[in-house]
Order: sequence, then structure tokens, then C-alpha cells
Amino acid sequence: MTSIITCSHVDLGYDGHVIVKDLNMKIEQGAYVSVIGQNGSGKSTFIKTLLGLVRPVSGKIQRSLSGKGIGYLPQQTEMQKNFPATALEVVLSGFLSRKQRRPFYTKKEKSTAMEQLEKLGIPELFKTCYRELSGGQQQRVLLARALCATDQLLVLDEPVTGLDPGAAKELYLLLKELNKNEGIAILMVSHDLSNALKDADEILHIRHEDYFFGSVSEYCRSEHFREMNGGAVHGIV
Ligand SMILES: Nc1ncnc2c1ncn2[C@@H]1O[C@H](COP(=O)(O)OP(=O)(O)OP(=O)(O)O)[C@@H](O)[C@H]1O
Repeated sequence: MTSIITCSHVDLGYDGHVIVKDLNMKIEQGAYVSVIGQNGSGKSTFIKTLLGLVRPVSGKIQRSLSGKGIGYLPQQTEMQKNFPATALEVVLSGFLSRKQRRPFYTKKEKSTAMEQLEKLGIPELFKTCYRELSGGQQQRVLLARALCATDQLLVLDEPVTGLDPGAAKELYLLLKELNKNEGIAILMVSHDLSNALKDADEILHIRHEDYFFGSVSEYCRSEHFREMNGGAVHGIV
């Protein structure tokens, strides 16, 4: 297996203040990794550091992504939910980093954006204003946008927040299909432990003092899992 991300002895934090110490983990090609942990433990900090938005306090992060980069689906803010653009324009913005100073999108970029909307089952919504879409439809548009930026690694920060259970289930199913059928690696921050255990291959559990990284079956035997699962060893799987 080839690693697309390797963290070696990484201290995560801000301005020299360490939040997660000596993190060692790898994301293999086509892996599905769920990142869990209590509020404020450092999950988003980890994601931002992987994306290069925050510098690690120390240690090394090696990214071996061929061609395209990382596709990112951030936590949505109220302002983003009211974004005044069409669904297609939002998807196309996934090409912004490669467009650089070019003032237009190419035909190829437009057809790829439409293909992503089709893949996610909402091609008919391309002209609809983003703020008029349901929460589930908005997440699909953002997923299509992230897929324009990558064919190797999708990073998602709590993507089902605010969705009803049906829409959340559909989004999880889509992610599982993208992972299985297209071989796209998934790294997802989630508060949904039962889904993480069902869909992921590996778990990264971040705590204030330490972390766990390993397969789901190893995790279910760990003390980290017992703590997360309220003391029960076999409650969820
Ligand atoms: N820009 C920043 N500068 C300094 N400290 C920060 C910054 N962003 C977050 N922190 C601190 O880092 C710690 C980890 O925050 P982070 O957002 O990574 O946690 P989280 O696990 O994603 O939490 P949640 O589940 O609530 O989203 C918190 O104590 C937070 O206050």
C-alpha cells in the first residue's frame, strides 16, 4: 500500500503551544479514516495542519499526492449557507486554486463540474441558487466542489452537522460509494461514533493528553474506545 499522507512525530498546535503531541499516522491510498474526539481536543487543528493552513509546531508531514491535491469539505458557517451563487458556480470554485489569474473557467472545467453534480445525483440543480437548496443538497454541492479539487483524498469536517437523519445517511452512503467505487481516500472528522465504526477502516481518536490510531477492531479493544463509549466495551459494533 502507498501512503498519501505520513505524519512523523508531529506536534500540533498554535504559536508554539502544543495541543496534540508526537502524532504518528499514515493515510494509505483508498483508506477511510474517521477522526473522533471530544470538543476542543484538536480534530480541526489536525485537519487544518494537513491542509497546510496551520503550521505544525514540530515534526514532518509528507504529502505524496499525484496530480490534483486534497479536496476539502469544511464545516459550514451560516454565512456560507447563504452564499449568493448558483450550484454550478459553487462547484466550479473547486478549480480556483488551479485557475489562478485566468478570468474564466475552461470548457473542460465546466464539463467536469457538471459530471460531479451528476455523480452526486443532482445535475438538475445546477442553475439553482445555492442558498435555496436544502442542507443535504448543499452538502452534495460542496462534495462535488471538493471532487473537482481531488481524485485521491477527500477531507471532511463534520459533514452531517445540521442534516436530518435521512440526509445524513444518504451522505454517508455517497462517501462510502466514492471510497469503494472510485478509490478516493476519506478522512472525516465525526461525532457519530457508530457511523465511524461502521464505515471506516481506521480510527484516529484524539484526546487532550494522547491519541489512538489503528484499525477499527484494534480501536474497539482500546481504552480510548471504552472512554468514548461511556465505559461499555461492546456497546456499538
Ligand atoms: N486559531 C487558533 N489559535 C489558537 N488556538 C486555537 C485556534 N483554533 C483552535 N484553537 C484551540 O485549539 C484547541 C483545539 O481546537 P479544535 O478546533 O482543533 O478542536 P476540535 O476537536 O475540532 O473541537 P470541536 O469538536 O468542538 O470542533 C482548542 O482549545 C481551541 O481553543
